[in-house]
Amino acid sequence: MSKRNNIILIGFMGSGKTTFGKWIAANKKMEFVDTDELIEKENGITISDIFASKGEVYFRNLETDMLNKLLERDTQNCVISVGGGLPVKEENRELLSQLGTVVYLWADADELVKRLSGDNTRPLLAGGNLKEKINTLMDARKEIYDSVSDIKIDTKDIAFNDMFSQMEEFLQKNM
Ligand SMILES: Nc1ncnc2c1ncn2[C@@H]1O[C@H](COP(=O)(O)OP(=O)(O)O)[C@@H](O)[C@H]1O
Ligand SMILES: O=C(O)C1=C[C@@H](OP(=O)(O)O)[C@@H](O)[C@H](O)C1
Ligand SMILES: [Mg+2]
Repeated sequence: MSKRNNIILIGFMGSGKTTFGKWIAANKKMEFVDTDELIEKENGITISDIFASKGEVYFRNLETDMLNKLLERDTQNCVISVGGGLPVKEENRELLSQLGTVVYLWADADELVKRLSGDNTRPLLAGGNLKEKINTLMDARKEIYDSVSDIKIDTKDIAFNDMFSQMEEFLQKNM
């Protein structure tokens, strides 16, 4: 199957996928969906409650179902932000590359700590030392993020407008 003309935002929790996706929708007249928000809406339950009641594997399967739905709905010209762990499942990586251009939003651990301290909506970061948790998960995931993405953008100290320009420049050269 050939690639669609969607933009998919991947990256670690706190890299800004949801926030930047919403900014693009508000400022660049593009459609936007967030897989976590769709999963919460369709199941009438928060991500934290899904993790607590059904576990992570169940949640990963909901993410796969959501990617399949987006492909079946023939989603086009859309910015899609996904949960930070979605690309970890190989099947999801295959679906992502069918869905569009994959943009990896990056920030170092210190920046992620600043953005995520006090947040209690991410079950995989709950309890313990936040920076250690981020480093451990990031080590397990960074090669996956690199391998599945078409472009990587450093999100620290840069305006969303400039992040968008980097993305556009890449798309113009490569698509
Ligand atoms: N580029 C950025 N610079 C500073 N803070 C940011 C940036 N992007 C997102 N944030 C903040 O980080 C937190 C997590 O953002 P969010 O969009 O939920 O990340 P993700 O969806 O990747 O987990 C939010 O409080 C958001 O306002
Ligand atoms: O990295 C992860 O495994 C997760 C990231 C979260 O989304 P964000 O990356 O938008 O925070 C959410 O899907 C869930 O808590 C699991
Ligand atoms: Mg998000």
